[in-house]
Amino acid sequence: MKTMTILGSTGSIGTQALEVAAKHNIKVKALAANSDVEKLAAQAKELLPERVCIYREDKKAELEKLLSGTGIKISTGMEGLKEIARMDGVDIMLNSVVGMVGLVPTLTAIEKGTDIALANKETLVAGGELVIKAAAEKGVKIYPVDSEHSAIFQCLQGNEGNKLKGIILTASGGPFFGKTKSDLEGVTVEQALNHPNWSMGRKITIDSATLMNKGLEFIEAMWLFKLRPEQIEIVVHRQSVVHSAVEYEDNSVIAQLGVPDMKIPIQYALLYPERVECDVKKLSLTDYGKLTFEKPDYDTFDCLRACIKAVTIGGNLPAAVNGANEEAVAAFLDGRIDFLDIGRIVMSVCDSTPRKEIKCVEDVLEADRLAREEARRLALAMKN
Ligand SMILES: NC(=O)C1=CN([C@@H]2O[C@H](COP(=O)(O)OP(=O)(O)OC[C@H]3O[C@@H](n4cnc5c(N)ncnc54)[C@H](OP(=O)(O)O)[C@@H]3O)[C@@H](O)[C@H]2O)C=CC1
Ligand SMILES: CC(=O)[C@@H](O)[C@H](O)COP(=O)(O)O
Ligand SMILES: [Mn+2]
Repeated sequence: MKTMTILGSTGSIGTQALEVAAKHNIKVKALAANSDVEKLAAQAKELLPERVCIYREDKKAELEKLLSGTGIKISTGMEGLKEIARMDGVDIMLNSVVGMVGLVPTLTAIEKGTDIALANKETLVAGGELVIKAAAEKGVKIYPVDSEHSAIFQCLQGNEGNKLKGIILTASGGPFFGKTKSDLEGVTVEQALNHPNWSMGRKITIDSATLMNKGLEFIEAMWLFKLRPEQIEIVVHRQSVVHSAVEYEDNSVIAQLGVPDMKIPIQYALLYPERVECDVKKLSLTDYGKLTFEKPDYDTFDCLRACIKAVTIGGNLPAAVNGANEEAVAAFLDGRIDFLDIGRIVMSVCDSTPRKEIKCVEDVLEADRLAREEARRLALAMKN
């Protein structure tokens, strides 16, 4: 029986992954969440994993009470996540936490030699060089869960040895496609959370609205598929049916299509290379009738420009823009800043951060810390 652990089991990806695991008889050996004790306890009571981690120490007592008598080991904080990442006898660890807090557990799992299904894109944005190098050294496989990267990975199958010319990274355009900056003055949290095609966690949904998500995915693709910036074309495709495409030397373009449902990429990552029945709607192209493709608006969406600028400069800059964005999104969701302030903060941190080499994980954590500090200062100055 295949075995797995899940970091972020209570979230949008985590809960869908549990459904995939149940359908395909994958034994779940550990679960982790940040603060949602009730959901985590319910999952643990049903699945009886060896271990659970609740990141927030102040929630431990409540979890202990809910799981008393089960014999499940309970831990907290980063040490708890690392304990899960180091567990013996695990075939694959799904990292579906939100934010760059996922970086250290990813590196720990790689050190242990455990393959990773990676949804947590912030990990590769902040520490891509370290992660990819460590995985190659340890012979650890990283299976992309992000729909676009799964699409690219699927299009690469059977073409090993053929040189990749580039990729087409599709973007839905989010809820504000076609809007100008003046249209976006004062948009609400509710409007920004209204993604046209995907139901996801709050942070990534805001990232889709600012197009930061596409910027993060641009960087994620560079690391996963060893691409240079000029090899990636971002195309707005409003229907989210073509999940991305690859282009070969002969100008042949191969795309992966499907209804917008994360169960397909989650299942492909967990069961690779098997393709078996998946609980998603069958794609009917005639129901869609028309698929559209347009250029992104780099002027309106500052975050997208900032990410491409950051990865072109390299070093600590991707970690800095990511850290700044995590702070800015939290401030927007809290009602402390306006929607357009997210882009202002991310771009300002990108412009003001001096480039430094990343040599070790501490360098990434320091870049993240400094960027968050600056982002918080800017958010305070912009405070509504
Ligand atoms: N949702 C989607 O369709 C897609 C998501 N992704 C990426 O996958 C990741 C997860 O996204 P999504 O599922 O939408 O996010 P959610 O907000 O729905 O879920 C986040 C999960 O991470 C947990 N978590 C957060 N911080 C910690 C922590 N410090 N320690 C342990 N667990 C933590 C949360 O726990 P708690 O519930 O207790 O807060 C929750 O289980 C993100 O990086 C996102 O960009 C990529 C492609 C598609
Ligand atoms: C489902 C998924 O992979 C998300 O990252 C999705 O891509 C968000 O859509 P857009 O960022 O293209 O709006
Ligand atoms: Mn995606």
